[in-house]
Amino acid sequence: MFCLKTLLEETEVKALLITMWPILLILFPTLVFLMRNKFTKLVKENKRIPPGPPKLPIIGNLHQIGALPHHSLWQLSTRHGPVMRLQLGGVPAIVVSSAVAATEVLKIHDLECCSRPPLAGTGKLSYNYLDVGFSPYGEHRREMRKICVLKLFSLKSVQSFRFVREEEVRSLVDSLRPSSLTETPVNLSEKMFTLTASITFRIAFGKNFKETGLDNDKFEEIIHRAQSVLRSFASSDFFPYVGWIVDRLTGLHAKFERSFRELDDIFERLIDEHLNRTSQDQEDIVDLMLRTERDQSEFSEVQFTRDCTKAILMNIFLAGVDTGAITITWAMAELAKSPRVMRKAQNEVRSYVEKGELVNESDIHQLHYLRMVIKETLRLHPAAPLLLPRETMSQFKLFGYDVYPKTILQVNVWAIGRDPDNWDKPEEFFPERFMDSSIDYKGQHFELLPFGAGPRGCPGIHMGMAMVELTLANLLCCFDWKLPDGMKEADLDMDEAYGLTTYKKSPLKLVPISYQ
Ligand code: HEM
Repeated sequence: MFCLKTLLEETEVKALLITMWPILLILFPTLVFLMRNKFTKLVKENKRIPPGPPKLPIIGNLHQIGALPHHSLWQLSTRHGPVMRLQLGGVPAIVVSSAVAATEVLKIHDLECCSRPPLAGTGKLSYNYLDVGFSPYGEHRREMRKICVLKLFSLKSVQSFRFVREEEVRSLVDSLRPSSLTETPVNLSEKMFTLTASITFRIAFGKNFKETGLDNDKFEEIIHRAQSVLRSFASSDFFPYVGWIVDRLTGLHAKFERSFRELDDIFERLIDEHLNRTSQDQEDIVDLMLRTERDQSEFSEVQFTRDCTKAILMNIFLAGVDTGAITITWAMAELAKSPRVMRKAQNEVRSYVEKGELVNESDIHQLHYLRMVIKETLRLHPAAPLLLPRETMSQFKLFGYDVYPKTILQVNVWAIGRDPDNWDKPEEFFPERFMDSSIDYKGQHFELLPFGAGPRGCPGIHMGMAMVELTLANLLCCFDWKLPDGMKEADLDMDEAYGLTTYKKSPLKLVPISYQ
């Protein structure tokens, strides 16, 4: 998912700096003058602005946000506090890094904080904000969200696709068997992406992506290019008026266009197939949305158009595939590092399932320890460590400070999940901490927010968790897992890489040993 300074590839940075620099030279004196005036005005008006690091003219604090933004923002917040002000080029931002401050913005002031900033990349891929995830607050977003929550991702809809998840997990297990016979390592990061992509494809389009002529690598490339668009730092986002020139010169604009075309072509082709087919087994998400397009009766002011359908499909692919795969991969990495926890979770799963059988979804509710393992994974490795950026809509007080409309708001849930004020020995992977605790990840407990909270919290939570729980349970039930080539637990690196989501930098490779 997106972060505030989004990461430029190295060549983009160089090109940006070369093209930006004459523009900066011209703008520099004007901006210094404007910013000084604005600051003096605020002081004169006796406004309390949140503390934050000193900023440079024009770029503000952009240079202080490193390759892992949640880490650099956490470092800065240890010096400036849980409510911290930053200046991102021409755009003000607030970063929240404690559970109490998160409660203020996601619960008490949720209505003031639930818009999204208009950004070039998200605007392009969302058919000009016709989706749920990136659309600003308003009637359109409300209607789109209603469709997602009540129809597409409701518990009933999630349950109706149970057979898809069970079939895909079964073929994952089958695909691991040859490696378990020869005891060769498998790339679990890659396997998990294929699995969650296949499940999502079938739920959305009624068929596996291989049946559509797309191969795994090609699809992964398209998804990752689109994610890089959503995380790209467009100059027009932070430097109004002139930034678009820079985006054209650096080729970013062309990259946005290409990614948009790639996704749009897939959506067009599969929607056409749906329109032309004569029979169907089970209604998939595209069928449901095409029906909604035809029957507009439930909308008063909003039109549900073909572009709305495609924009929501974009959300499903870019928010739904990687997040699940990443969570399962981090869980397996933590378990491989902690054989005691792995053994305990395996014993639990195997005690409920006959040897040789697979775990099915009706078994999951009994697996209390497995669910604690997942909570602990989400605490340490939230897939979106800064959630999605929000934009404030009106002025309000936060911890006594004044926050103004059109300020970008980021909640550092990664830092909150490791805050020693909330968690004992926060860096330790210790699922038992949830044993006698009511803390859950559904957005009611602000010390654990992997899905966000409030009106912009993740509507795909049931769909995501159903994939994660079933897959993990079966990986633990059907196989024992060894580190490759005599590697020790301590050698397993847990370095992160930041994309739209935070994934394990080096792919996780483990050796499956058949239990059955
Ligand atoms: C383990 C899996 C998942 C995780 C960890 C996750 C996490 C998140 C997070 C952190 C947000 C931002 C919330 C905020 O800003 O407060 C979000 C938003 C969203 N997620 Fe998920 N997600 C997951 C699975 C899914 C799935 C499977 C789908 C759909 C198929 C989905 C669809 C969405 C959408 C549409 C939004 C935007 C909501 C809005 O702005 O109103 N997510 N998700």
